[in-house]
Amino acid sequence: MASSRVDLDGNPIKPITICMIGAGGFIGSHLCEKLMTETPHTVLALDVYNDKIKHLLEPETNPWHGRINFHRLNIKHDSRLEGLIKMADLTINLAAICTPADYNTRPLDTIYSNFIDALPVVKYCSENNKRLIHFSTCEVYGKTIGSFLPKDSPLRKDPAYYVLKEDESPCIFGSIEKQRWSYACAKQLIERLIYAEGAENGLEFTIVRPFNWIGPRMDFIPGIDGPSEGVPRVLACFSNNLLRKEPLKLVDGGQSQRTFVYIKDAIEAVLLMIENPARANGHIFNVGNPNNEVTVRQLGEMMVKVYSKVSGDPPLENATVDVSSKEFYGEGYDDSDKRIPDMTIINRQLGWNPKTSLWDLLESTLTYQHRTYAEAIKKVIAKPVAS
Ligand SMILES: NC(=O)c1ccc[n+]([C@@H]2O[C@H](COP(=O)([O-])OP(=O)(O)OC[C@H]3O[C@@H](n4cnc5c(N)ncnc54)[C@H](O)[C@@H]3O)[C@@H](O)[C@H]2O)c1
Ligand SMILES: O=c1ccn([C@@H]2O[C@H](COP(=O)(O)OP(=O)(O)O[C@H]3OC[C@](O)(CO)[C@H]3O)[C@@H](O)[C@H]2O)c(=O)[nH]1
Repeated sequence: MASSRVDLDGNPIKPITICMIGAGGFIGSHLCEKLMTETPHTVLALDVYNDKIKHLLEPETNPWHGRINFHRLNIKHDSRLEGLIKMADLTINLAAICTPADYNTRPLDTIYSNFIDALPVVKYCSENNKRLIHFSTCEVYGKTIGSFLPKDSPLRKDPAYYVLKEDESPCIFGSIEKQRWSYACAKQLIERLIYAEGAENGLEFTIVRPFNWIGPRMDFIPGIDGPSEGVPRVLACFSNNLLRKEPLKLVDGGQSQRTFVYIKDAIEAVLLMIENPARANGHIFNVGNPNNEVTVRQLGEMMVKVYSKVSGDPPLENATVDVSSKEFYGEGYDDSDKRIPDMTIINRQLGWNPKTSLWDLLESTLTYQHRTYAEAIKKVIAKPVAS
């Protein structure tokens, strides 16, 4: 399998050791799976949790046994971090607080997690001449230029006013009271620091800006494998509503637009970055699917139909309900209006294109959600509430 693999320039790919921080999360779990099943690379998997990669760590009969080693640690305060980075050829940093419900309610934790805690990782990579792939976000673009035009302006239809380009688009955030932007701002500053380390000290880096990657194992279902009062990202919120046969909550009418990419397509892009350093170093990459654009309302309506197909239950009547952002997220929430990634750079450097349509990715993801959670939800609902 592994020995005959070549990079995009036809050179044989040598096995490397990867220090993956945040390996136990949604993206980390899929990346570990890909690396174990399709490559010869070794992973030092760092996280505070490992539930989502348990299937890769056990049993010892896994064919990749010994190539993935879990280190339970919090990068905020653990002296093992530098040693682990030194042991690896490449560090991938995924660790972050990255659920919007936290940005305005826990802005300090958000800023510390996305900026302060990432600093030692950048420093150790730079000082030890180690390559870094850092996960940023499409949120660094903030709002589109077009959103400031009058609603009926014909310019709103011109892609120059909304397509997001790594090397051209400005980063447009709301005022400081809109604490939603604490995350985007912290991510932007760490991007600038990494870029400066590259320019002044020769750090070999790649920055990834994911555009709403979704799929199995994303976040948690409140009250099942996460806190009852927790608010995950939209895929898990809507999945939770569907599993409980409750209306899907559309924040401020569900008018914001997003492009969704299937996690398995996106992981292909990350693998290309890992194995083609000469093409990926020094670049910032949008990774998304510009063909999968919907409003959040359309996403909800599509999920209702897909869930009915995969569960066999009739679609909910009155399937959605409007809620204000203040009610749903609290004071200080704000939103990105529209997010379409420009794909020129990733296409040119890595020849990557997403493949999976929104319908197909929702079908496989909601099949997983139904299989994983439907029984547990039934039991919770059936339990009498203590009086
Ligand atoms: N999923 C997306 O569509 C998306 C979009 C934009 C950006 N991103 C970025 O990609 C990265 C991964 O996102 P994800 O969706 O997998 O999120 P996730 O929350 O599932 O994964 C993050 C992981 O980091 C771990 N972590 C956080 N702080 C840590 C610490 N101090 N020490 C050790 N581990 C820590 C968490 O336990 C978690 O397992 C994040 O940096 C996020 O900002 C993701
Ligand atoms: O029940 C719900 C939950 C959310 N919404 C609205 O959906 C839009 C998308 O929300 P979400 O997936 O939670 O997150 P964002 O796309 O806004 O931000 C993420 O993008 C990338 C990342 O950096 C990491 O994943 C993160 O910041 C939004 O408009 C919500 O208001 C809803 O209507 N109902």
